[in-house]
Amino acid sequence: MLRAHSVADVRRAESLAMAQLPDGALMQRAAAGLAAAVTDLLGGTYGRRVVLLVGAGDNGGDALWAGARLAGRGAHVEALLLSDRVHDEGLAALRRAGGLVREDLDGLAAGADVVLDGIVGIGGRPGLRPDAVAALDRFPGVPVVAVDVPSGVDVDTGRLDGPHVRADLTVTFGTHKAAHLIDPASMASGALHLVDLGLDPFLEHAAPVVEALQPDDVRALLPRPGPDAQKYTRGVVGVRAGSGTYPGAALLAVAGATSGLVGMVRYVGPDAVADTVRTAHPEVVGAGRVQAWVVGPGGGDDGAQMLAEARADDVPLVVDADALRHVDGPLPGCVLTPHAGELSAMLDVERTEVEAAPLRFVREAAGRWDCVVLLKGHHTLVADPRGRVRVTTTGVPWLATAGAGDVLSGLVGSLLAAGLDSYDAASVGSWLHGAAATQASGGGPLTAGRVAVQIPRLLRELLAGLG
Ligand SMILES: NC(=O)C1=CN([C@@H]2O[C@H](COP(=O)(O)OP(=O)(O)OC[C@H]3O[C@@H](n4cnc5c(N)ncnc54)[C@H](OP(=O)(O)O)[C@@H]3O)[C@@H](O)[C@H]2O)[C@@H](O)CC1
Ligand SMILES: Nc1ncnc2c1ncn2[C@@H]1O[C@H](COP(=O)(O)OP(=O)(O)O)[C@@H](O)[C@H]1O
Ligand SMILES: [K+]
Repeated sequence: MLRAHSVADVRRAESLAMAQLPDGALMQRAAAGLAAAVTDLLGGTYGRRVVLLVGAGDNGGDALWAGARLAGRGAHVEALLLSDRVHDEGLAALRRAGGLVREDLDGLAAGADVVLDGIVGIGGRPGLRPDAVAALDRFPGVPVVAVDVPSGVDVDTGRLDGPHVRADLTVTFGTHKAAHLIDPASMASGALHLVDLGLDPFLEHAAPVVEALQPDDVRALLPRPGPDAQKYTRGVVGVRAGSGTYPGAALLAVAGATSGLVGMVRYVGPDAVADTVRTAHPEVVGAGRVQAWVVGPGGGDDGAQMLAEARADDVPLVVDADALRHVDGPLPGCVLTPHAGELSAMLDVERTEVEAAPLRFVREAAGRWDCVVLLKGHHTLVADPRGRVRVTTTGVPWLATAGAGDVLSGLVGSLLAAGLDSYDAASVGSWLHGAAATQASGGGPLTAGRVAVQIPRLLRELLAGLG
């Protein structure tokens, strides 16, 4: 499991670790890891032009010490100081290694192979000062490596408030921070590289702000049939989806549900849609007992009735699309799967507010409806009413395509029916959905149907220990 911790917990762990180490040891570990990551990015050091943007705190100190290491290996390093006071020892080390120090933009060379953002780290307030913005503007198209976090983002919430760095790579220290994973700041973080500082023992009891499933976690949680399995013991998922207007949503939700994770799939809906579903998926049967219902995709005006009928069975539900606006009270054990537009309507706030603070609103919704809420987006969030949050880091922007959400709801429903609890079903389903999309995309466009087809192939690789 990949975990992101709060700034307060990082600081606590840092001071416990420092109490057992010589002065400056953590910063040296950070700088060594940073210099190595920059060297990898540049494919070498000798003759490379490196610009350091250096703020007042230890984040600037990391950049200076890393710059000194790079200069020592033949890089041409120039530091722009963005404050009257910067890390003294780091500055002295850079000078000793032959690095150049500038106090204003005018003195700075025109080009660079990489810019290191050591403006602010976990001690920064959101936004950037004009001098930092001007310095960044000086290097259009040059790769930016953020030191610890892209400067200017809100580290604990992933919110943006004013200008901020857009990094190609973020080299972070000790543990991940929420801003690396949570939108919109995650989109400013670029690729992530974690440098181990030995903080793990001191973070053991700190509850993460968010966590992200990794392939081993998903593999361990996947339902698989035992030798005595029969179709009913593996779980039966029911799908109530589709309408005359949106028959395709039923097909896609059923396609997501028939990925092989349950023993049987039932479909209940208009006769004409049911015929189409059974033509495409002959293994799908009609009404009967289920262990979980998926309700809402393409339901149109039937959304309220679909939800009421599914609730009557007293089994866990995945409530999606047209059923979401009919949720009128707590739904313990269930999963709601809105995108930002649907969640904003449910909470009666603007869509832009949800997009600006998805962590806040997904938590609020999970508390309000006493169930798991899966908020779809670039990095989908899954929150439970206890305040736990998982973030999905699999997937590709090509997945933002009509019907992809229908496949997801069917898949999550099948995991619920197979016996996973609602938090695991939602987060594992979202992970698989994104990973299947990445595989199916292969760097190019996707359709929702191709994501569904990819899921059993992905499962096969996961179960074989690949990926
Ligand atoms: N934790 C660890 O284990 C380790 C942490 N390490 C490193 O330390 C970093 C944290 O360092 P830190 O605490 O010195 O704070 P930091 O982020 O440099 O910024 C604070 C300074 O910035 C200023 N400032 C604030 N907002 C601003 C803004 N918007 N725009 C401009 N300036 C702004 C503010 O000055 P002020 O404006 O208040 O005068 C203040 O002086 C951490 O991210 C990591 O890189 C590693 O070395 C080793 C292990
Ligand atoms: N920028 C993005 N990058 C990656 N995945 C995305 C992005 N935007 C949306 N998605 C994913 O695409 C899917 C779209 O689902 P949804 O909005 O419900 O579409 P539909 O209602 O047409 O089925 C979701 O799984 C969502 O997480
Ligand atoms: K930074």
